[in-house]
Amino acid sequence: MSRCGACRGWTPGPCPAVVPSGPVGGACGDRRPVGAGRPVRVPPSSRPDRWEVRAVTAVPVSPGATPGVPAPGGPDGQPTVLVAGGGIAGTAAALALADAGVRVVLAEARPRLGGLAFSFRRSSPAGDLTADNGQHVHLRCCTAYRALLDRVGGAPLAPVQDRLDVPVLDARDHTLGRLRRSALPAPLHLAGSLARYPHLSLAERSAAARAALALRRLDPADPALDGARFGDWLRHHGQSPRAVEALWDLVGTATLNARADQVSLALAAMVFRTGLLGEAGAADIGRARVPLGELHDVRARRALDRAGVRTLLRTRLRRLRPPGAAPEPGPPDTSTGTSRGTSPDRAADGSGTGHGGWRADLDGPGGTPTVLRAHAVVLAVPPEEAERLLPDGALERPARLRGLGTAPIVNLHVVYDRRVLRRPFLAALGTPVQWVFDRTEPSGLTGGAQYLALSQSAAGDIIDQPAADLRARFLPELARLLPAARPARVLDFFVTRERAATFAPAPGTARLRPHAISRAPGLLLAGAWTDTGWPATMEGAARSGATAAAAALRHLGAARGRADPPPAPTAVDPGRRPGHTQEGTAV
Ligand SMILES: Cc1cc2nc3c(=O)[nH]c(=O)nc-3n(C[C@H](O)[C@H](O)[C@H](O)COP(=O)(O)OP(=O)(O)OC[C@H]3O[C@@H](n4cnc5c(N)ncnc54)[C@H](O)[C@@H]3O)c2cc1C
Repeated sequence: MSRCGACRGWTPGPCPAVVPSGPVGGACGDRRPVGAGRPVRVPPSSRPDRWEVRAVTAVPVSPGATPGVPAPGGPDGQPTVLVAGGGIAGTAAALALADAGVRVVLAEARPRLGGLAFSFRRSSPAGDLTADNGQHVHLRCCTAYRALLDRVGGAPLAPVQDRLDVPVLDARDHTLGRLRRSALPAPLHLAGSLARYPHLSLAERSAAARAALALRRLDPADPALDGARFGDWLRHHGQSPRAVEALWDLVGTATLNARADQVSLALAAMVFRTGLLGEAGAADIGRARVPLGELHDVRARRALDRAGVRTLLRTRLRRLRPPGAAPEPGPPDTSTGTSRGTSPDRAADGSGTGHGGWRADLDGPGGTPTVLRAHAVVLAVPPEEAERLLPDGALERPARLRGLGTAPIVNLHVVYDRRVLRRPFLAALGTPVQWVFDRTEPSGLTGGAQYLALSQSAAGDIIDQPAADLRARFLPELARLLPAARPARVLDFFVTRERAATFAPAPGTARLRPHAISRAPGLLLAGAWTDTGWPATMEGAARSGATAAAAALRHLGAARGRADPPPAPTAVDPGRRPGHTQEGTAV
């Protein structure tokens, strides 16, 4: 791992946010913030902000409602929560807390919000374009993520298709199949499509239907399932290698970021049950018509500002000390919710956090150190960073976080001089190409060129391949898949790599994922890697943020001796599930 000198993010190799002029290279500092100086397309139907997590807003912690709650160092008695990490999880947590009337400081190490979901500008021979680090899709069942989009005013910019419809093209014989749902209720909604699916024999189709029904009966929260491999289960249920490739891995690799043989049966059951076998419309696909940065940086920032969140970019949480830790000399205050590092920590402040609250040492722009004090802290950083920051005893076995591992995603970006794909996206068989997305509109490219992004999940085999090798391998494959690409000229080709795109969804993962509530009172964890029951997705991140916020609010409420702590936001809080590690009970 090395640290990018420009964006200060940790990367395993060249920073994935690099804007290369040839093969991957360049510097993050070349990037202009997405949205700057660029007209934003907002449909006239754009809805006002709406935040579905209403239960959170019911917590009466705003000043005036319950006077007398001191904020460590705060002038007006309003409780302060520090959220560290401005990815989707941190953004969701910060907004939920601010909407509940809590003073929130959001510290993000990079110069932008959005975490793993970000965009960058590129000067391409086809013209200036905005690229995402990787194609991100979501499903209609991603309710917490949709709620977040809604909250930042971005839902109309990431519409969901009316009905699930995935074209599946076999590069070997150009047979086109469709995975699409009918108007029938689940599980019949997919029956017609499966019956006509040309990539499987009749026997394979009926075996797949039987396996789907069996999968529907599994309980993803059963700990025994987490120890089993999805691939073994599929074989045991009569699935041929071809059925695994053309059906189960086609969906599973893209959503879980691993092939069936590397996947926990519990996570696979969760994905297939929730997405494909539960509600009929659950798997309808949503895609952003704008760059990711427009949603998760520009609009998120605007919503945070309006909600009163103090967002500190280029500000890294260096160290966290729990209430009651021995005082130390320190740098001067920041202006919100802070106290001098040199002042003695005081007990009995009435906040329930005791001893003056949490002390956070922050490195601001240019490395300027500041100290911030908070009643509660939401750690919404990647797991290895959380492990580094966690105070002793906050998790029973913090080293377990390392066991989560990582799984890479690679995106290959190709700009053709003409239109070579008529569909918005397709999934491919019989070729190393996995999913192809038309990115022309979101990129802002005009003039007849077409920009395609090849999204390659479970990309361990290509993550280290030089861009030139990937070009030599994948462009002929794309031409094999799309006849219209054969005579077309390639104007630009570049690669984005995310080595730690997700945690590895391997068997045994569930017990490694900590609950939002740590053992340290007032310290909450958020991130797609926490125990949400979901794989590492934007939905998992948004859920984790809402869950951590609700827990922080309960902590603040309980600290004030409230008899009836507010309910968790049931719409997004999966709550405690049997068989999953429950790390603390402090709140
Ligand atoms: C290429 C790619 C494609 C993907 N495709 C999809 C998809 O199609 N659908 C989907 O649902 N999901 C997809 N994902 C996964 C999804 O992007 C992530 O699960 C989600 O964005 C994780 O959000 P997060 O907030 O949990 O973590 P992160 O995005 O990792 O955010 C953590 C933040 O913490 C900051 N930070 C770290 N240390 C500190 C510190 N000490 N102090 C302050 N800040 C700190 C980081 O800079 C970062 O901004 C994809 C991911 C990648 C990489």
